[in-house]
Amino acid sequence: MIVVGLTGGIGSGKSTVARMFSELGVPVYISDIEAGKLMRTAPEIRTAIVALLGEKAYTPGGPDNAYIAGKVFSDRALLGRLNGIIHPAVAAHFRGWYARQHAPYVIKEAAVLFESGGNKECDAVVMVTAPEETRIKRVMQRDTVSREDVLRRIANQWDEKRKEALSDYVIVNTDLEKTERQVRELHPVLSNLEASR
Ligand SMILES: CC(C)(COP(=O)(O)OP(=O)(O)OC[C@H]1O[C@@H](n2cnc3c(N)ncnc32)[C@H](O)[C@@H]1O)[C@@H](O)C(=O)NCCC(=O)NCCS
Ligand SMILES: Nc1ncnc2c1ncn2[C@@H]1O[C@H](COP(=O)(O)OP(=O)(O)OP(=O)(O)O)[C@@H](O)[C@H]1O
Repeated sequence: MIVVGLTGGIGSGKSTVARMFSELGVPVYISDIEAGKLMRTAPEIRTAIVALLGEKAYTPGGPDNAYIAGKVFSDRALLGRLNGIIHPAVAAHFRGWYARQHAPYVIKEAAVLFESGGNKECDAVVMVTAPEETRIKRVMQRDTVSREDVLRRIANQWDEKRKEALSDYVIVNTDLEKTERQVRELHPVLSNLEASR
């Protein structure tokens, strides 16, 4: 079964595009949701994060994402160490999920697919793009965060052009109808990848 990575910088519309594939019946794995679940439920992850970032990283209800984000997105080394705790756990969890799917292809959505090396476990990569200013405005509106907060995350992600060059397919997500059309066109291509290999 083919694994298609779905990536794109913050605010590009990965989740929006992932939903469109899901509506076509494609099994979709959303890495940041699963990462969040593992952070909440896996005791060894909690222990490692508390050792890295201190007791404040967790509240009684689970990880304090705002606190963690405040620490790691302004300290590249710290973010690298947090990634080192979370990304291998997500990769292992993905493999278990994958083994239970039955479809011509599955989608693995991950914001930092290339940055984490997750692309190496994909047969093809779809990249979602939108102009940087559009992405910044979308996230500021969606999360009511400052421009600086968004820029700090962008600074910790690879440049769009570098990711585009390494991707097999690019979906430009500015107009939702056009995005939907690109998804509908790509779906049969991805469904037939196995046969065409
Ligand atoms: C720092 C955390 C707690 C912030 O949580 P928050 O709810 O604010 O953000 P969320 O997880 O929904 O991510 C939103 C966006 O931030 C950006 N982002 C998240 N993690 C990273 C990262 N490691 N590097 C660069 N950008 C990132 C992405 O564009 C992502 O789509 C969380 O993002 C996290 O634990 N990140 C590290 C693990 C990771 O890489 N997760 C993402 C995929 S596995
Ligand atoms: N083509 C579009 N036109 C208008 N709004 C859009 C479009 N695509 C996405 N959005 C909106 O922009 C915001 C960001 O989109 P989405 O959450 O899909 O991006 P993402 O790449 O998954 O973001 P993140 O990296 O932060 O997880 C959402 O509020 C979404 O509804």
